[in-house]
This record gives sequence, C-alpha cells and structure tokens, in this order.
Amino acid sequence: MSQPWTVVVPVKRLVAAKSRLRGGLPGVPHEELALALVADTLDAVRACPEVVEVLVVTDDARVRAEALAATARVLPDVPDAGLNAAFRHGAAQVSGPVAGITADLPALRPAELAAALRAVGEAPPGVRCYVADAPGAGTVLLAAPAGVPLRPCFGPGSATAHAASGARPLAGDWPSLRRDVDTPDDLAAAARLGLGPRTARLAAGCLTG
Ligand SMILES: Nc1nc2c(ncn2[C@@H]2O[C@H](COP(=O)(O)OP(=O)(O)OP(=O)(O)O)[C@@H](O)[C@H]2O)c(=O)[nH]1
Ligand SMILES: C=C(OP(=O)(O)O)C(=O)O
Repeated sequence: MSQPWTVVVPVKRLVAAKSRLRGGLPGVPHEELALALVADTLDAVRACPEVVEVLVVTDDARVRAEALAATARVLPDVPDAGLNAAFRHGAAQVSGPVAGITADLPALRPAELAAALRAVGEAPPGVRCYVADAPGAGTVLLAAPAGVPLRPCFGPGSATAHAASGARPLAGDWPSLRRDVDTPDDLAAAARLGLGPRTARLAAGCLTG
C-alpha cells in the first residue's frame, strides 16, 4: 500500500436520493435501487487495497445498517447542510490522507480506485486532486494529502469548481470510477461496464443493451 487512505462517502436519505433516477428500473422500488447503488459502491471502496477506512456520512437508517455491514464507520449527517458539509464533516475526523467519493458508482472496480489514489500520491506535495465524471462536468472523487483540508466543491459544474480551487484533475483511464449514475441512461452505461452484484440483481431483466 502506498498510502493509507480514508474514504468519506456521503449518502442522502434514500427517500430523497437519486431523484433523477426514479423509475429507472420499472417495477423496482426506488429506495431499493438507491440502496443497491450505495451497497455496490461501498463494497468496491472497501475492497480497494489503498483504503484503510471508509466513513459514511448519513442520516438514513438503512444506509447506516448497510455501511456497518460493509465494516464502514458511520457518522450522522449535518442537518440540512448539503453534500459539501457532509464531506467536510467526514474529512474533519481524519488525520491522514482523505478522499471523498460519491455513493453512486455501482460499476466501480477496486483496482481503478486504487490506481486513482496512487496517482494522487504522485502529485506534488500539498496538492489536492480530483477525478471528473465521464461527461466531464462533475466530480466523482476528490482527494487531499495528510494535513491538507479537503475543501469540497461538489454540485453542478464541480469539475470546474475543483480546478478553480487549485485541485489537479487526474487523467487516468478509469471508466468504472468515472461512471456515476444520475439518470436511467447513466445506469444503462454502468451496466455496459458491469454492475456490482446488488444493482445487477435488481437490473436483471430490466435493462437491455
Ligand atoms: N450525507 C449527504 N449526502 C448527500 C447529500 N446530498 C447529496 N448527497 C450524496 O452525494 C452523492 C452525489 O449526489 P448526487 O449525485 O447529486 O445524488 P442525489 O442528490 O442523490 O441525486 P438527485 O436527487 O438526482 O440530485 C450521492 O451519494 C448522494 O447520496 C446530503 O445533503 N448529505
Ligand atoms: C454532485 C455532483 O453532481 P451530480 O449530481 O451531477 O453527480 C458533482 O458532480 O459534483
């Protein structure tokens, strides 16, 4: 292991999560789909050899149980403060290198996350790095070396915001890491890469091509 990373994973309450994906798998209850995305993301993060701890920030009881089963630590959310506050809250608990990742990466392969985290370790000292999503406007991963504040700028146009904040984009070929799932089309694209087992079970018979 090159560096012992802690990964912070914020997750909204399932009833409100992934609203753009609602109805994406006909006949599958929305909260089951939202939870499956989280479960597959967490399993892949946990299986990454560079990761020593996973910190899930959530107020959702089912996500909490899922995270504990995946041997993650769970912190309560900052009430009504949004995604960046949740990332800051998690990162504030960490003294070593810390990465924030979105919980909507059901095709994530541990080896691709490991390669991205190793690439952060090769950046100049003190530099934060980010991985943009497949379309290029969003962010799936933001990482800071030990002692450097994470300073998350997630939200619409976050890739530009992270660059403007001084973070460095990582250019690796990591399709499963870059494939966040916001819409039914994203889910179909993730399925082409290969979904994790929880999401794959729900998708069986619903997705084509
Ligand atoms: N803890 C926490 N996590 C959040 C919050 N807002 C978003 N997230 C998580 O941040 C990640 C990326 O967010 P989005 O891709 O916008 O997901 P979303 O808000 O569930 O999806 P939409 O409803 O379609 O916008 C997902 O894992 C969300 O669960 C928040 O207020 N608190
Ligand atoms: C949260 C983000 O966006 P999206 O909801 O589009 O995944 C982001 O990319 O910072």
